[in-house]
Amino acid sequence: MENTQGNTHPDLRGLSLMVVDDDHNNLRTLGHVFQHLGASVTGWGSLRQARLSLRFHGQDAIVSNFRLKDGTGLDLLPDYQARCPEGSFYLTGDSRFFNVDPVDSLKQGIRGYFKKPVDPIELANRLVADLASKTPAEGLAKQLAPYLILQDPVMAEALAELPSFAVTSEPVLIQGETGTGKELVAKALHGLGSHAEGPFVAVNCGAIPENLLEAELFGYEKGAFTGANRMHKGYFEQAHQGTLFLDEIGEMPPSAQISLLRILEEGKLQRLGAEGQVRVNIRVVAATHRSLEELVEARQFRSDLFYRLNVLPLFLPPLRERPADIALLAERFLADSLRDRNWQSPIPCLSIEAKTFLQYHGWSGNVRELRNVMARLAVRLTEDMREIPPKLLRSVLRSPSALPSPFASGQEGGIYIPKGTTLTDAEWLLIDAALQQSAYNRSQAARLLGIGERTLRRKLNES
Ligand SMILES: Nc1ncnc2c1ncn2[C@@H]1O[C@H](COP(=O)(O)OP(=O)(O)OP(=O)(O)O)[C@@H](O)[C@H]1O
Repeated sequence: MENTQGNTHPDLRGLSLMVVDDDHNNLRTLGHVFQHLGASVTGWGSLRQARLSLRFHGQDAIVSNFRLKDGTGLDLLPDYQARCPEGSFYLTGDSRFFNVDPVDSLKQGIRGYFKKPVDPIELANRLVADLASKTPAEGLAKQLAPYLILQDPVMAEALAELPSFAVTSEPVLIQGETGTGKELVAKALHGLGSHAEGPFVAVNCGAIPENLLEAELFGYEKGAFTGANRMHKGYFEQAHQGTLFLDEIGEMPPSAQISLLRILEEGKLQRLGAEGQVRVNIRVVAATHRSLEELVEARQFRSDLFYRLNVLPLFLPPLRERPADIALLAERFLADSLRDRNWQSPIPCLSIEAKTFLQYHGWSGNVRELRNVMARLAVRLTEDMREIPPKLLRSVLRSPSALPSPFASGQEGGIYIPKGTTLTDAEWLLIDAALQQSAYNRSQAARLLGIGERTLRRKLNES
């Protein structure tokens, strides 16, 4: 990364980092510098918050102050090692805590100590040196940049085989929750493959009425049925020499499943009402947000078709499992929305607190939900704003949808509690959400939680 003087700064792109310090100024300074150098940064002021956050997101590295108001940075190490055995852990603090044998510390899992005041660039250089081999995402991200944005190693791992899948003509089955980017991945497979010069035809199998689906997919001859006044080429023929993207394949009715299987096996199709068959050369990419295995078990999807489609599988992780992508996507979507609104000033950046807040949200609608949130945020910004405070984000996540969104009332602004969360931790998530929602006003937070302020104070002191 080069600055305006042509000096090279350490490049932290692709890395997810957690900074833990109860001194807000230190937290902000380190967070800002690391963010500026391209890392995805989460910042926490207490051991408790850091521990809780680790339950949701792994991190490539943690930089924690030794002394924390509710313990020491070292208390975080066992949780971190359990969550991220490959991660790197650094301590900052007063030199008197560092009277330790470096070999012993390394054995314990501490990669380094930094005496305060910490030089953020020195620390960043150290991170680059230690974590250099952890950014394989970069090459893939560059290759896929014309199609989609990616930085998080979890997403990079999920898509690692995409380029090699693209150059074959076997079917690809993409599975992932709604809004995770399945259609973009299908376009990338098309664009990087041997059918790139041909058409990309996308069909949502769940959106076409069942009685029309076969006519739409396979086409029909003139007079095949009442109203068939002329010959019509179906989506398969339209995609000839290109890619046919069958979205929501799990919704395909059984009769169409049989025809699809035949086409995949023979490379030929028969229009409705036709005598002969037409040869088609297409690359089929199918996608589903439902588990096809479960549909097969429930006998709603043919197992022979499942095996024929599932030759090259790709699983897209939900957004909440790839935290390093969240802030990057958010800033890109915000910039796009502001440009659409003819924004003249520099694009405001997200504060470290705002990024942390985004990482904490459940994102049940995945990237689509994030894009909608950023579009809503863009409408509320004023040209004099340079940095987006978390308060504004919170109000956007909570507000009724200004744009059409399937996640308007129920899910947005909610919190994500993964399976296996203990009751105590779930209570903490609720308390934390209430504190954030009330801008850390304890009496307001207590009211939101339906408890007395004294009870809330007691619970906070127990942390
Ligand atoms: N990695 C990404 N980079 C940039 N934009 C993305 C990314 N992933 C998703 N999007 C955007 O999010 C929205 C949803 O993506 P897409 O339609 O590909 O998801 P999907 O998984 O196919 O959703 P569904 O299951 O609802 O069909 C689109 O606007 C898409 O451009």
